[in-house]
Amino acid sequence: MTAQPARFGDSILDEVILLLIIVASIIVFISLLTEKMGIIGGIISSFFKGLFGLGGLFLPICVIAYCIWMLVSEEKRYPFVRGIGAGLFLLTVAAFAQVLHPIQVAESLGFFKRCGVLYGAGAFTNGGLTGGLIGGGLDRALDTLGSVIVLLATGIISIVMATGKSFFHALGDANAHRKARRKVKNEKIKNKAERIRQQEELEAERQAKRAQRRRRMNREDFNIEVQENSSETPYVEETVFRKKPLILETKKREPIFDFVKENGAEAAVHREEKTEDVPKEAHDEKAAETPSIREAAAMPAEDVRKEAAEEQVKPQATESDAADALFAEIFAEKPREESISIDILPEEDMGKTVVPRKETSAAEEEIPIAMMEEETVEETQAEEAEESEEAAEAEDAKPAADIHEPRKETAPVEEERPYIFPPITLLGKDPQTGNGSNRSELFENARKLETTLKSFSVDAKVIQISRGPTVTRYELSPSQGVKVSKIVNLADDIALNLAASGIRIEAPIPGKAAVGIEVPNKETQSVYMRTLLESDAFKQHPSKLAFALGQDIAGNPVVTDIAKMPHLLIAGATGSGKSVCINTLITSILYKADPKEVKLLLVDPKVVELSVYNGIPHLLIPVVTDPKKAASALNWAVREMLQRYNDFAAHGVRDIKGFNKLMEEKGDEKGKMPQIVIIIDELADLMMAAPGEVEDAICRLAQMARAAGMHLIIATQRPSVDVITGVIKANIPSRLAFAVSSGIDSRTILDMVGAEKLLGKGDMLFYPSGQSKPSRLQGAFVTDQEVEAIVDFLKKSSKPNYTQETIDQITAAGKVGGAAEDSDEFFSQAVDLILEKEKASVSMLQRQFRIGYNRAARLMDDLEKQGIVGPEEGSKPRKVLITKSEWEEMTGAVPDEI
Ligand SMILES: Nc1ncnc2c1ncn2[C@@H]1O[C@H](COP(=O)(O)OP(=O)(O)OP(=O)(O)O)[C@@H](O)[C@H]1O
Repeated sequence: MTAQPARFGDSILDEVILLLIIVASIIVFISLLTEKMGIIGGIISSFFKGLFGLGGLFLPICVIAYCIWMLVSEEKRYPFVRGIGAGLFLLTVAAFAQVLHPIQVAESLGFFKRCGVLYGAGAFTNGGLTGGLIGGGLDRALDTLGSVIVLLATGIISIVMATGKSFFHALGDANAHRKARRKVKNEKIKNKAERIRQQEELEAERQAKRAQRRRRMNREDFNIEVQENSSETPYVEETVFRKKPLILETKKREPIFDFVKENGAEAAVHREEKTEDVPKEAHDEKAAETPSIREAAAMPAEDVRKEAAEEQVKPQATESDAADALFAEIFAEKPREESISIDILPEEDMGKTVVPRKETSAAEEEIPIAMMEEETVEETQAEEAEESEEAAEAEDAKPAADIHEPRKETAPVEEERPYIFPPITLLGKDPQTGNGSNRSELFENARKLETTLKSFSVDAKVIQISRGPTVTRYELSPSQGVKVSKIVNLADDIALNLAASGIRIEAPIPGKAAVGIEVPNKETQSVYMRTLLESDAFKQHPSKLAFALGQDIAGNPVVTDIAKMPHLLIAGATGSGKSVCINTLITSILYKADPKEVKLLLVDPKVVELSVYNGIPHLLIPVVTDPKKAASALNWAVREMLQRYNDFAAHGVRDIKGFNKLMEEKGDEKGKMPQIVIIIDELADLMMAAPGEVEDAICRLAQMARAAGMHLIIATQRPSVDVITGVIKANIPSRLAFAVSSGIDSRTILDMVGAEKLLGKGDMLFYPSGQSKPSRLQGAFVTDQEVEAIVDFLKKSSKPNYTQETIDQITAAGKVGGAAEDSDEFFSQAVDLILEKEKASVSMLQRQFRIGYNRAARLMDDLEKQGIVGPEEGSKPRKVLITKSEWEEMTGAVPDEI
């Protein structure tokens, strides 16, 4: 075993030397780059620059790299070669610099003088002495191009020598590296695509579930369904053919079956229950004094009712008396409450929640809303089912029996109960905790206000303070010569001095020689709906469309008339109180108007906001939640409006008022037209679904519907110009702005700033048509529980008067394909022909009706869809599945409009 020769760098001393060299190189490097190394640094810098020019900069770097390699490398292979490589690299760099940026030296000078000039001119922009000599020589011999080629080759060689790495291998490695990177990138892209695909699948699944839920909801609510797929059996067909077992595939039309069924059942119950009009006093008296109630407790509910009816028939009873009586009949179990056990008369539960118009204790009044929920519909339904056993029998197996009934019969007109207004006790009472008003605080603020303004040389006096539920208005009377704009510009300073979160300045207050400064209250109060509904302003309001909006800045109730607006745009950021406002609007109507006088068409693409109202008697059709159906509903409204205009023309009247008056004079109460309020909660969703159609319908309605007694209430949380388009804005004159995020949004709604300063939670600017400036109000508050309680009450006391005709029309309008029968004028003739010949083929239809193949084939498809003919059987004619008599029976159920 031969001893390895000692190599430089193995011993500690070598290491120290190498470290010293590194330190020296660092000093050189820093000296070259900066002038902060003193005189020595300057000398070093000019020495290395003079010697190597740009190469001088690489010298310390190469030396440091070399030393480190010597220190860390295990093998230390070819140190000498690497050293030469590094040196060669330096010289190459210097020569390169000279070739590209030569130092001009006169040829006439001698060698040493030339060397002196080159050394003296050495800088990073050239090659210094060595670069000047090598590069200058090359340049002279090979010119610039040749020099560059040679120097490039030398550079590569020097790098190969210094690093010990093959140039071509390095190229190959770089290529491989690039490939590897590309592969990784591709992988990443693939993974991402996969992730996106999975997300899409998930989203699609979610959508499907949502759609399913929605459909279910629609079904439950008897909502109409627009047929998105023309291959689906259209609704009309089902109602026409529902009797046929072969059409039982149309079970998906349950909503309408249910609807028909329920009406049918209800009709049965109602027929049984129907008692003659019962005067209120009589009933009240009875409820109050009759001892037989206790006895009645032992009787079944029906008997009690019959008895009451027998006793109290009075022919001269008015409708309102009848309503009261019915109300009492259904809900007046309150007086019986003490004596009647719930087991015997299950309706008693209702009595607890719904208090009749008798005085009740405060405690009792507080109960209703909380207790209302549980014992509701199921019990009533169970009861109804019990009472209408015959009807239920028919229902039990299959809905066939009910379904037979012609639709007109199921129309609610005959069995309509008088409307019973919901009792006010369903709404929470204002606890009257006071408005937290502290007079001294108000005066203190007024004084602060004056001094603040004075400090900005604005002389003004506070002349009045109005404390509202959420804001207090200080009315300032500026002295002569004070510019109003000056006060407005001081808004931030005033807010700062009053330590208020933000103030709004109304300058001037309309109709007053004063400037209003509205400062948010530290404690805010809710405006109770009940307080407003009990106010004279509401009770004595002549319009059926009185809308208890809220309280003004002075705490006075504000009741407005939708009929006068005549259309209203409600906008505000999310959570600002739009839905609550719509609820108060609907509540106002429910407490003011009989469903015969006012009808509602609710469109709620958000699904959750208005669906609660399904089942109330004011609804024209169930709440429309599908944006596509909404467009149809609006189109229906346009048609209804035009129809009303036709009716007005036919009767020589100008508007709904005149028409209804005429009907009244004629004694035709049923001929009267109800006012219709169309409420859209979230226009943005509709505008996304069918922008053109919706905008068109809204505009037509907005322009003409007033005289027809139809009014639009449109809410949106996106007050941008693509939702509230110029056309919509121009046609909806009344605006209600809730808090918005920016002045731009405020401008979109009100055409002026201000709404961005609102506080949210029902704080609003109401700008009805005809008013010069918006007024600030605090909206009334009605809780979801209160709404539910009212709706529950109405559902129990009356049934929805959904107009089947309207449902049909909207459904038909929303259908993509349309009814099969409508699609071809030869449909019924084709049915007759096929039934006569007892066979069906396309060619037969072609021959008979002289129509082309396509049309005949389409006709045949329609016949198949209707279950009249069987499927294709190759070259054989199709089977005919029904007989002539069956067809006649079926067509007997065809509603008029088909
Ligand atoms: N008049 C009011 N008085 C007191 N609080 C209110 C009033 N109006 C709304 N609020 C409060 O603000 C909350 C949000 O109101 P609401 O649901 O009406 O907002 P919104 O504008 O309809 O929001 P979104 O657009 O998200 O449905 C309510 O839950 C309620 O707590």
